[in-house]
Amino acid sequence: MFQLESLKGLSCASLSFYQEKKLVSSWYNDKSLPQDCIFPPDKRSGKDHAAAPCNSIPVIDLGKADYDDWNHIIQQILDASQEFGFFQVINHGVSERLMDDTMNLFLEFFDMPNEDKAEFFPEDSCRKSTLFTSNNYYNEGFHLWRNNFVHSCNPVEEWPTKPARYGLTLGLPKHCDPNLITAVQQGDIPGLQVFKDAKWIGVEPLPNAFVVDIGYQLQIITNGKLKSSEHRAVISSTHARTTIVTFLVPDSRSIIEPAKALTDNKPPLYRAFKNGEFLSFYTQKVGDPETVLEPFKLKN
Ligand SMILES: O=C(O)CCC(=O)C(=O)O
Ligand SMILES: [Fe+2]
Repeated sequence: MFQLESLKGLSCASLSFYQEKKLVSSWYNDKSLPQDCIFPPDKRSGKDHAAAPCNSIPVIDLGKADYDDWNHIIQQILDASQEFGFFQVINHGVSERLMDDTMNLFLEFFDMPNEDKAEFFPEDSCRKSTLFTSNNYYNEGFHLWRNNFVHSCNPVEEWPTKPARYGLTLGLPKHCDPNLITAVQQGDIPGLQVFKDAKWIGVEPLPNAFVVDIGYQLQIITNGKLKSSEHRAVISSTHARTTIVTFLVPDSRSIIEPAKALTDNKPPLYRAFKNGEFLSFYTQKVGDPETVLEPFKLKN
């Protein structure tokens, strides 16, 4: 696990403390929480913070595809994507060793001294790999309890252990992903929760599984047939959590619209737009699921 030393000054707002004020705050030692990391009461995780990881999110065994009917696997994926917007895959062909090596590499990265990590702060360079707390740091009002290292195509997220003021902050608030599909290697610390039937469901960490979720763009392309589900990341007060999250994102000039072949002659629910337009609106709205699709919906 992470040493406290490596977390000092680099969690949540402290990334900007570190950049702007060049100080390592003592808040971590005090077990207190910086004021700007405290979520407004209606955005906190509330009583469901510790929603027990459960097995209701479908687990699809891709290894069975060798001898089973592919159509059956495809149907399982479609059913899960329609009902939950989420599923886990096991026996997917990525070796356990590669998954472990990748996770260990990123654990080592987060464990490096702050001075070494500082070269990845976005303002300092035009590197492809950057380390930050959130995309919209200066407009979001309250900050996330996480560090996010985006490495060309693979972001890695670190959710440091939380100070004693339990329940006042989150790693990531309720959102849907602004891309096609996301694959998460969640490690063994629970924290990912999906909102279904007005309840939070914890996604059980399974060894060597990928959690897959449907992003807004696939929801739009399938004209709402597949569902992008709201989810969030809660933090443990005892364990740091590191996840490897791979987003499949079209180029910002790509046109996103309901595919005619998939609309079943129903009127399209969304207009055509450039992906870049959507991504900037998403960032401006800090991913707020209540409003982020509004300008892209067609009023039929
Ligand atoms: O790390 C996780 O468990 C989920 C992260 C997530 O939802 C995201 O980065 O969009
Ligand atoms: Fe997400």
